[in-house]
Amino acid sequence: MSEPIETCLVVVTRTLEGRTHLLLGEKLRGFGQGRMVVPGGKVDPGETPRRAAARELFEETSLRVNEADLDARGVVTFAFPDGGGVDMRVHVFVTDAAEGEPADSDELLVTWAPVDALPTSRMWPDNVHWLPVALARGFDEATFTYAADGATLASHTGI
Ligand SMILES: Nc1[nH]c(=O)nc2c1ncn2[C@H]1C[C@H](O)[C@@H](COP(=O)(O)OP(=O)(O)OP(=O)(O)O)O1
Repeated sequence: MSEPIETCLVVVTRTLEGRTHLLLGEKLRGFGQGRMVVPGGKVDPGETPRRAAARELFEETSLRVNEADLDARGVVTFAFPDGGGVDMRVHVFVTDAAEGEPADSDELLVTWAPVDALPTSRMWPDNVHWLPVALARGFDEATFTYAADGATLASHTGI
């Protein structure tokens, strides 16, 4: 596999009406367009994953977060050995300290989803595996390998 692209994802939690919610967004363009995704994106050259996470969260949702309030919960590799996507190495952060109200951007249509009723059929199939672990305690390194269609999860290790 060629060097994976360094990316980050930010899982923002907030209690709304007594229930824990996650911030998701319908992806409007790029890889995974049409899916409900966790905000995030590519780490720029010279940028730390943590810095990228705070920047991407703001760019995509208008929420602000101090870098120190981002909890690093693990690194996930998404691999597409038979095509259908570009391999990514994703730094996963969780925070309950994002400030402001989320707003739509040209990348995402944002929505709060109850953690116990996530729209899993519209999310990446790997999310049901790593999201609960990231929220509960974190993990070290995990890998999710996709089939040639770029959408069917073929196997996973590390979680
Ligand atoms: N299997 C998967 N599960 C998941 O939860 N997120 C995935 C994923 N595969 C890719 N991603 C995420 C990681 C990253 O946030 C995003 C990459 O999409 P893009 O290539 O459109 O990059 P960006 O949205 O960062 O675009 P730029 O604005 O050019 O950086 O998709």
